[in-house]
Amino acid sequence: MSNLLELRNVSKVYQRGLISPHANIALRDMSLTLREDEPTIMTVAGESGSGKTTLAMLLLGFITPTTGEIIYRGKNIVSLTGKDRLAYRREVQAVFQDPFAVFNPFYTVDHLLTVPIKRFKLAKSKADARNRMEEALTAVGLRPEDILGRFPHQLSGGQRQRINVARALLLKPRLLIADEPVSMVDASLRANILETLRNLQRDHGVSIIYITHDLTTAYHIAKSIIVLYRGAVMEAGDVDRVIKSPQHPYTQLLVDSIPWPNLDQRWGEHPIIAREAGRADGGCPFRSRCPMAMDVCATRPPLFQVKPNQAAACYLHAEQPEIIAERLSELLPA
Ligand SMILES: Nc1ncnc2c1ncn2[C@@H]1O[C@H](COP(=O)(O)OP(=O)(O)OP(=O)(O)O)[C@@H](O)[C@H]1O
Repeated sequence: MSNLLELRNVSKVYQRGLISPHANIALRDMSLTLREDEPTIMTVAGESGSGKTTLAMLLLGFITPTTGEIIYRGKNIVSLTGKDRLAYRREVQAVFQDPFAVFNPFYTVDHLLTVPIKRFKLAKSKADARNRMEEALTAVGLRPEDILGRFPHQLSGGQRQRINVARALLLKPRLLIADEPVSMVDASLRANILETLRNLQRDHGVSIIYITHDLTTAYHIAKSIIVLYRGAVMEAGDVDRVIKSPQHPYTQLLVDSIPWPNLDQRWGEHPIIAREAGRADGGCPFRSRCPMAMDVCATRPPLFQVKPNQAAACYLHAEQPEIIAERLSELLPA
């Protein structure tokens, strides 16, 4: 079975200045494999400075490994030329943290989407280009008629980030590097973006490397996880296994910092209702009233945090406390 991507003992060392002998090892001896026939979502998690962005830059070919090899569909990306290099640049796309940075304020969204179509000669005509843009926007849950023709300042952060995903999707990528794609998006919109990424994997066969410092969102969408600390892999494996029973002390520390519902907490006379929240079998207790009701809410447990001051908040929708309060008042007897 062929591999889509393989990292073989990849290390990246940054030199600190020309004269200084000090070197900064940003990534150490990292190996991973993504199979071509099994599109998946793999998380790379770690705190600030652990080497996540360095990994993204390496995968995108912006920087080269100091040692080791990055093999994309059987070829070392460092030595790709001609057609192979063009195919790699088209098939490996990225969505970055800042949904604002890639937009030029003087151009409409159409421009952002037209550039890759022209660069990679994707469309046969203007009408074909328009169809492709509309298709990509629809695939990420946006209505083309609401989006096309607008300037960046007329869009929300969540819309911009989904347009970034649509731009990547236009190129029919096989691999998407998503570097902290929800960390600058409002909590209330995180679920939308994560759901969009999951649809990309499920419906469009795109493998995703989801880079984050946030284990909760990692648990939310990924199948497997690699935990990085100071450039080295601390633990790797199935996301359920790693988060539910972390073996390495550093992973345990990261897991312990997740705001987990306190199951012993009581809401007045009533046990905390969020206890079973988000379980695949039971579903989220707020789901029927949630304006953002989506599959993601019903599949993973740690979405709810319950605070001692009787405010309960859904992690993903934490910026909508009033909705949550309303839902809670319905669910809990007075
Ligand atoms: N161009 C560079 N030159 C020298 N050192 C660098 C360079 N880029 C990153 N580093 C160092 O490499 C290490 C890893 O950095 P990297 O940006 O990959 O971490 P990160 O996990 O993405 O952090 P963050 O979450 O804060 O973005 C850090 O110690 C950083 O200071």
